[in-house]
Amino acid sequence: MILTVTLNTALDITYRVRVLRPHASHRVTEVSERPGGKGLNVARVLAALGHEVTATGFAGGATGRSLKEGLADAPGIVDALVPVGGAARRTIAVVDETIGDTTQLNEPGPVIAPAEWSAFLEAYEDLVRSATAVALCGSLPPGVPVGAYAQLVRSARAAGVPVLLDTSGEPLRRGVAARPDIIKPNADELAELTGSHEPLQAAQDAHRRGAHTVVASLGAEGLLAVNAQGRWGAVPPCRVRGNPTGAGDAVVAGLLSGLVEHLPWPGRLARAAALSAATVLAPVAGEFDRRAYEELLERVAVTGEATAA
Ligand SMILES: O=P(O)(O)OC[C@@]1(O)O[C@H](CO)[C@@H](O)[C@@H]1O
Repeated sequence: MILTVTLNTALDITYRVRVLRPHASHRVTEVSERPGGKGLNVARVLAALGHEVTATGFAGGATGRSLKEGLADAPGIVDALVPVGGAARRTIAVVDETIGDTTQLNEPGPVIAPAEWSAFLEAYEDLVRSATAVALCGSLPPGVPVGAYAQLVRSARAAGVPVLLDTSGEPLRRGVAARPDIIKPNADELAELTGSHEPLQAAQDAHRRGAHTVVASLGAEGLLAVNAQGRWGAVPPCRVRGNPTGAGDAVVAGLLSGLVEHLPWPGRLARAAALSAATVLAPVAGEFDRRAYEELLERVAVTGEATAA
């Protein structure tokens, strides 16, 4: 099974409004609620692709119960969330229907006690042993040490399990130094990590800092991958408009599914780029438009080459 880790799980609430105006009051035209936090979105996409998935992380309080109920309704995902005293956060995505843009409001998450972090580490060590790959996704809730992802990367590597890290800031910087197999920063996260705003230069720098493969998600410019074997770009055939929440998580799911299926890098990137665009076309995070995915997959342009055997 593929293991996804979401330390800061969230009940994702999506509001649709006709037009979003700062300082104004709004009538919401549609509301949806889903289990969220990046790793849970990755889990849903992987399960929809037919992979066995186990989802771990923290879940507490009434919001934690809601997101566990939501997970129980999602076929193909084993719930291995660790109970905690504090309530899981809510994250709000407000979709402006007129310009097709989304504004995101993310709560910080519950405070995790040292004993809860230790209980998680014990559960994680067990789960990693039966995983084919691990995804470590999203922000850290208060109380979790800033070096948490570095520790989780080291454990996965010690168990011989490939590990992908998708986070930002200091947890990313420390996690990269622990040498994960893949990182998937967006342009801002990559610039913050390396100090460079030039994506190729920044990806090469992140690779030198310890990430075996860097896959940068560059919005409409698609994906850029750099590793010791080569460099590739993958661009969808057209710009898609919709709800981009979870588009990066679909990239992670595409990369991991390609990894466990031993697809070569160009195939993995094409899948990841097509899934990401198909996620923007679906109204809520963690879901994708399957027909659009299949059509886009045929038309993603992958460029680049292997530079070494
Ligand atoms: O605060 P984080 O953990 O960085 O991001 C959380 C989040 O915004 O990311 C997902 C979309 O990628 C949403 O489902 C979720 O609520």
